[in-house]
Amino acid sequence: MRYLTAGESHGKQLTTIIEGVPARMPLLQEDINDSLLRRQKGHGRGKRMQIEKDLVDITGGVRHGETLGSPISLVVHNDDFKHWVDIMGEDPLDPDAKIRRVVTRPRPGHADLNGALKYGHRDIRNILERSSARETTVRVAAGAVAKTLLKHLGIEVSGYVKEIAGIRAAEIDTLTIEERQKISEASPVRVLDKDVEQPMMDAIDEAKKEGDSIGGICEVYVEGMPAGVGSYVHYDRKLDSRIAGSVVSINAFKGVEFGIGFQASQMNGSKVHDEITWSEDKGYYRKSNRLGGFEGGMTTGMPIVVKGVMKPIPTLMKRPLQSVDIETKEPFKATVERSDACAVPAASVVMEHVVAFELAKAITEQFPSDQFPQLKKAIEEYREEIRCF
Ligand SMILES: Cc1cc2nc3c(=O)[nH]c(=O)nc-3n(C[C@H](O)[C@H](O)[C@H](O)COP(=O)(O)O)c2cc1C
Ligand SMILES: C=C(O[C@@H]1CC(C(=O)O)=C[C@@H](OP(=O)(O)O)[C@H]1O)C(=O)O
Repeated sequence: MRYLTAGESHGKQLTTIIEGVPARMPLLQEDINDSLLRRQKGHGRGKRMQIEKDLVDITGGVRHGETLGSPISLVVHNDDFKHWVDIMGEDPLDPDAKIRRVVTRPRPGHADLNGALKYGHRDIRNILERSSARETTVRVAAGAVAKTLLKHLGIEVSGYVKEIAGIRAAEIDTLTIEERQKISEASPVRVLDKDVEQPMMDAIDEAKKEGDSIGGICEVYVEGMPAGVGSYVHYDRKLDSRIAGSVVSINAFKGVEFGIGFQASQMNGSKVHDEITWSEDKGYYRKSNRLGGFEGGMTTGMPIVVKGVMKPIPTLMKRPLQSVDIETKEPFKATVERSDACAVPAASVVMEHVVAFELAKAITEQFPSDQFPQLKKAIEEYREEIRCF
């Protein structure tokens, strides 16, 4: 499976084309819309999220609620486009609809300056429109298709918040995946620990009041992946590395950890590794899961636990960072009209979906996947085979 996306933040629409989804898999619009609406919610977002109501239009690859095996194309319209028609141009090929308000001031922390230098655009709008995290809308749509595939195979994925502005949620290892999904859904900051919910919201409100921004840590937890998915034989087939790459590809994400992650550097090997056990009903399993579900680039069959760190939003409402105008070379301090103060809760939904995509991709590479019923049967047989191995 693979996907591409197209579209600008304030353009007409965002599109994704997903290839490699098995034929004859049930897929409903609601499955995708639920994910899109979840991504829009969460304390700390700015005015743009009040304008948009993200709903998917399935424009190819699905008939009568089932995938065809052909590419699936998904479209999400930008409701904000109507306010930007003049600037974006109704028709991208119309020469009269050219740039009306040229952006010459690159914002620190964004793709603006590096993108302008690379592509030679003297109107930075040509960079910022595409580099905006608005694009994560259709990445979530693609991930929702992947999540549907995983769900039908008994694999569940849940994303939530672990930390905001240094306020850390307690480790709650005993929660089931259904509980994780339910609690994070009900929480305005998508955290599983009720005790830190209000302090997190207060920290976001405080940052917003100050015209500043804050970051945090998201976690994705996956149950039901059989052992041995991925491979150790080549760097680009290691599934943990693919997941790490997909997490850091989310706008503003700067690091990844599996299981105890960076803490492992301070611990002895005897306290880090997960010993192997076997039982008739479970097959091989571990009593601990400190390494977060991966050994040698492959799943261990234990839950996958991966964290991603998001830096604070770079556009600051009242504390503009200094930069240089590319036309005049004069320094300036940027002023802005709107921005999110904290998008960590929303980003946890994005992370859940990009991880789901990598898992579905690895599964469809490893097992026969032209037809969904075939894939399902192959996974069931493989689970039985490894249990008795
Ligand atoms: C869901 C989400 C919402 C975001 N909202 C904003 C925003 O409102 N303002 C902003 O300056 N950056 C926002 N960002 C972050 C920028 O898109 C990101 O920092 C920028 O594209 C540069 O990429 P980099 O930080 O990965 O280098 C958001 C990121 C995510 C994931
Ligand atoms: C639109 C979304 O996020 C946007 C991501 C973003 C950025 O610079 O990344 C900047 C803001 O957009 P705008 O400049 O239109 O206010 C966010 O609202 C979204 O998540 O759907």
